[in-house]
Amino acid sequence: MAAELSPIDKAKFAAAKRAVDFVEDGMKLGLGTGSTAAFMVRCLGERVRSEGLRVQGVPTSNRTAELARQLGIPVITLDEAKWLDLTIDGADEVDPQLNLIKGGGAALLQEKIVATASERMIVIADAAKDVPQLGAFPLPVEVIPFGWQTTQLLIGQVLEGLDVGGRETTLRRAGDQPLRTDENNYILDLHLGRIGNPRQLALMLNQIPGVVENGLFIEICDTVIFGHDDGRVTLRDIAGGASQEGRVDLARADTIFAGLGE
Ligand SMILES: O=C(CO)[C@H](O)[C@H](O)COP(=O)(O)O
Repeated sequence: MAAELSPIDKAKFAAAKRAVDFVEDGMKLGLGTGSTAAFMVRCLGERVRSEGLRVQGVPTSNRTAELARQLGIPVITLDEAKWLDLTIDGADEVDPQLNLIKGGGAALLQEKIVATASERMIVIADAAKDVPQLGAFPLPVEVIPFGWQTTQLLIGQVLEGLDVGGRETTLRRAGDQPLRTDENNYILDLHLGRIGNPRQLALMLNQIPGVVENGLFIEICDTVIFGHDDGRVTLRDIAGGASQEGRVDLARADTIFAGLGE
């Protein structure tokens, strides 16, 4: 018998399952990266297999591409698709304006390109990622390896003039080596604590030579779906109005998805 999903995985699954209801036949989809997005890709694979749903997916990482292919979801490149109907992706933090911190899984560059090329972005997350202000989660910034320590100093200088809670930056590692992104770059994590003005910070970071992209997604997300461990989901739309509540049946989740999160 399959082991039961942990409460956090149930919450991620609930959000992922609900998001896949928005997928329609013939859509070109952006497929996000991370453990919540992996649940979404599995739920999508289920619909492709059981309903014969025809979709094409543009993965935001090599990991997601591999998973999608394993599940029989047709994979195309963004250059082939050019424009997408919908991207579904996870996030590390979501603020009340639906601005995001992303990049905990080091895929922020492709994730931002894909989400920006989409008619609609739906973010899926467990409810703990719903925050009043961004910044407790370290902000990932993708940088070119050449001269990265100079880039780090320049980032520190930019932060001095801004409304943030802290200024420490660390190079992300994989074992004893710097972590390499799918584009072969490095990630600097900015431990800010609090980001007073996310839009200003995002713009200023991207002006620094050596910075490729930052993990602040400003006005890119249209809808967020927060999952809870009892199967409840809360939908919030950028268009405003009250949040909608719903419920996802977790009964099959334990059987099909136990142990399959990233
Ligand atoms: O931005 C991301 C990867 O770059 C992920 O979407 C984000 O880190 C959330 O991951 P998880 O669903 O595993 O919590």
